[in-house]
Amino acid sequence: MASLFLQNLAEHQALMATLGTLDDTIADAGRKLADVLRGGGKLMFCGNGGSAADAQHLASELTGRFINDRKPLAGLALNTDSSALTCIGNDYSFDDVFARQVSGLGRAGDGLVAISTSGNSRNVLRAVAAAREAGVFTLGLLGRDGGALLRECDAAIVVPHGVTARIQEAHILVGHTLCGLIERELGVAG
Ligand SMILES: O=C(CO)[C@@H](O)[C@H](O)[C@H](O)[C@H](O)COP(=O)(O)O
Ligand SMILES: [Zn+2]
Repeated sequence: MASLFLQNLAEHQALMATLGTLDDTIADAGRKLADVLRGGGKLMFCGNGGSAADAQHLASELTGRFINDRKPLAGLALNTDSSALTCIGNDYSFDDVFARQVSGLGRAGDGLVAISTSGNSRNVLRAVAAAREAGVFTLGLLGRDGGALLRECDAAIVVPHGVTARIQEAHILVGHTLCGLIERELGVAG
């Protein structure tokens, strides 16, 4: 029997081989995110667990840099402020930890990248609802069948797989591609 690594590698490679079908969807999403930044808006990111790591990773590609030296771009992750998370989680509910930040920080013309492998995390769903109320564009970076978030987001990229870890591996590939597309669209890529 193959080692666990070889099993995971085979599963990963099989998934990667199917992702070309997302090309147009990813290109559209990249244009929309670039439009937000070009218009003076900011991009917020949120997610739980591994997707929280993805959210802060991708936000930092904007404020820091992705490939080339360039001016900082407006990106922030909503899952990194432990005071906000514990205050909102403690005083309201964990379901509200992102939504209240979106309501407080989000302005019309901003964007929210909502990352969830199941598409069903309640705090991410509430964040998207709050974004809609604030006139914030929402992109879902989702997995499985897209879950409830697929219906709630303005645009979505769904990695159609049943294993959370494989979806996360695909999400970071997609996320890096979105960062590259943003740099290209804004003319800041070399
Ligand atoms: O990283 C992993 C599993 O690979 C976990 O931490 C995982 O992200 C957590 O269970 C999340 O709470 C799952 O949330 P979601 O992706 O379904 O929105
Ligand atoms: Zn993980």
